[in-house]
Amino acid sequence: MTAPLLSVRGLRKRFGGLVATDGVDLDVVEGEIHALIGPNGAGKTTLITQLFGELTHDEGAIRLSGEEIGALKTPQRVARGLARTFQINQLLPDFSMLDNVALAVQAHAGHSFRFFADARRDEGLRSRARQHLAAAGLSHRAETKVADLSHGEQKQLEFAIALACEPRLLLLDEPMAGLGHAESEQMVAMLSALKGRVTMLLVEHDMDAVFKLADRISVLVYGRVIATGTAEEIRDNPEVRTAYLGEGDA
Ligand SMILES: Nc1ncnc2c1ncn2[C@@H]1O[C@H](COP(=O)(O)OP(=O)(O)OP(=O)(O)O)[C@@H](O)[C@H]1O
Repeated sequence: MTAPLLSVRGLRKRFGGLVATDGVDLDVVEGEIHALIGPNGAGKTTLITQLFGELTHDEGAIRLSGEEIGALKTPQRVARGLARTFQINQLLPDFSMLDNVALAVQAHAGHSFRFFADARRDEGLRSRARQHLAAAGLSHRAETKVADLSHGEQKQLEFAIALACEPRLLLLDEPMAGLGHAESEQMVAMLSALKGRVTMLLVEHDMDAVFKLADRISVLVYGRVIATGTAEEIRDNPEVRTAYLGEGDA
C-alpha cells in the first residue's frame, strides 16, 4: 500500500475527566475523500482542530507525508500543505468574491508576489483567484459582493479561499451544515469535481452526501475509530450499525 499522506497514531485529548479523542488511529491516502462520521460528541471536531494545530494533543503522533507535524503551530502546518475551510465571518462582506480570494492568494503567496501588490488590482493574483473560484463553481458570481451571497455560495467561497492555500490535505468540518437540499447537491457536485485534485478529510452528518462522495469512511465513537472501509463495508458493519447508523441517521 502507498504510504498515507496523513497518518495519525494514538491521538488523545482530555478535557478534565472527559477523553474527547481516545487513541485515534487514522490514515488518509493521497487523492481520496476520506469521510469521518460518528454520533454527536464522538470527538470529530476535536480531532480536526488537533490536526490543524488549533488544539494541542496530550499524546500521539500526526505525520504528513511521513513528517511529524504534531509539535508545529498552525501556520507551519499550512505551509506544509494543510488547510481548513475558513469561518464565514472571516470573509470581507463589502468586497467581491474575487477580491476575497485574491487577498487569500496574496496572503499565501507571500514573497512570490510583489510585497505591496494590491490584491484588487494585481492581474497575477486575480488570475489565480479566478482559477480557484472556477474550481469552486463560482466563476459566474466572481464580482458579487460577499454580503449579497446566499449561505450556500458563502460556503463555496470558503472552499475557494481554502484552495488559495494550495493544500495537499483539506480538512472539512460539516460543509453541508445549514444548507438546503439544492445547496447541498451543489456542494456535493463541487466536491466531486475536486476529487483527486485535493485530498480531503470530510466530517459530515449528511449520510447521503458521505455515501456519494467518500472513497473511504472512518467511524469515530467515543473518541475511537471503530471501523474504516468503503461505503459498502461501513454500511454492512454490524458494530457500526449498532453504534451509529442504527440510530436512524442512515
Ligand atoms: N473545549 C472543550 N472543553 C471541554 N469539553 C469539550 C471541548 N470541546 C469539546 N468538548 C467535549 O468533547 C467531546 C467531543 O466533542 P466534539 O465537538 O469533538 O464532538 P463531535 O463529534 O464533533 O460532535 P458533533 O457531531 O456534535 O459536532 C464532547 O463531549 C464535547 O462536549
